[in-house]
Amino acid sequence: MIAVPADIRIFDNYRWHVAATPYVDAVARVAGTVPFIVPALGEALEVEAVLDRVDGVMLTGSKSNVHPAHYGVEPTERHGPFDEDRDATTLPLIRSAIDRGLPLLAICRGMQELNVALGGSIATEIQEIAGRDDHRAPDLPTQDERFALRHEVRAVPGGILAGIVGVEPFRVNSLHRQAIDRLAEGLAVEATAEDGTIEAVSVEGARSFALGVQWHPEYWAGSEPMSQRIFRAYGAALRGDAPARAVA
Ligand SMILES: N[C@@H](CCC(=O)NCCCC(=O)O)C(=O)O
Repeated sequence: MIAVPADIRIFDNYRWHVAATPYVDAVARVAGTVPFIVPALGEALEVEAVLDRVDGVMLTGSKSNVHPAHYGVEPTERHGPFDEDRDATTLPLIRSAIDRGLPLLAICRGMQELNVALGGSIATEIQEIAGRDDHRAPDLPTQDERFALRHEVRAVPGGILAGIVGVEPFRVNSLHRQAIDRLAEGLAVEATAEDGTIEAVSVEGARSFALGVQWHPEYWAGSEPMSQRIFRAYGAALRGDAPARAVA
């Protein structure tokens, strides 16, 4: 069973604790484990009680952003939208999961949370930074179009990710306005985009699988080989299996 921290969303005059279907499906159908959606209760959540009962953690993506106060920056319009309940839940959960050596897969916002939880910072509106490409979701009508593979990333030779997907460049989807700015101590870069954007990180010296990716392998995890490899490697770590190595 793995903990999947929820987002807070508001509709029908309620605040809901939610996780999107692609993440839940990829965990259940490809990683072969049981997703357990953890409510974004923040300080009211007994993080240790949750982690005592799960075998790993997966952090989903979200349109919301980590509040910049968590990395010492004054918030502006360009940093929102926020989900402070989610921040208050995931940041302590990440630190404790790493201390416990629980397998951790952090996707998009999840990778940014991993970086902030360990003391790093985030750059916002990266498409406005000289030399950076536009990594935002395309303004297209369907999810398949929005999550289409759009640019190449290359895994760092000898790294954890390279052991899963190999060292040849491969295409990923891209739906983010923010990215890692100051890399947290204790994180290693595992992949970059052609414009230098950090696209994957790992926790140095982690006792198990501890990988963050800026793209969305969950969305095509049922069909796209690199996405499948990531979720299968995560599932293997959750079961304590020997990690599958990338072919070539
Ligand atoms: N909000 C952050 C993280 C981006 C992210 O997690 N995107 C998830 C999918 C969003 C969508 O469906 O558009 C950022 O913008 O960097």
